[in-house]
Amino acid sequence: MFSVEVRDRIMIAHSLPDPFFGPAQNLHGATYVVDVAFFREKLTAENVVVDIGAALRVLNETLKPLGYQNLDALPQFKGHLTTTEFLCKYIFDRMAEAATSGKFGTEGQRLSRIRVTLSETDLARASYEGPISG
Ligand SMILES: Nc1nc2c(c(=O)[nH]1)N=C([C@H](O)[C@H](O)COP(=O)(O)OP(=O)(O)OP(=O)(O)O)CN2
Repeated sequence: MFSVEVRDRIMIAHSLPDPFFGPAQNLHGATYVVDVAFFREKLTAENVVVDIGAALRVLNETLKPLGYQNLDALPQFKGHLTTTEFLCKYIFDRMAEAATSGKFGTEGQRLSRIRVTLSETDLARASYEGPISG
């Protein structure tokens, strides 16, 4: 299996209003490093998994509406605990939709899998990985 991975960053504020999260129930900030890996069984005719420029652009466009926002105030997150794991799946769904709708070119529609990893520090990260149904 081949893979290409691209990276971006996002700065947000949020709270996790459940006693499970202790002090993180309060509003606090996080700067996530976001890694997105694209997987493919066979390379394209150009011998790539996905165009790296397109991958960086789509990731940046996906993160932009969240950057410098208080996630607690965004309607799409109302009633959700915006944990690192939850945000991985949120970003995965948008990257998968971008792949199937051709934002990485027609070859992007034949990607096998995508994995989204959010690192909240150098010590802790979460990820979500799933198939791309093209
Ligand atoms: N599985 C997850 N656990 C935690 C998440 C998460 O997204 N997924 N998030 C947080 C907080 O938002 C924050 O990132 C860390 O808060 P903190 O209170 O420092 O949490 P710790 O578990 O590292 O430390 P404590 O000893 O519990 O205070 C927390 N957990």
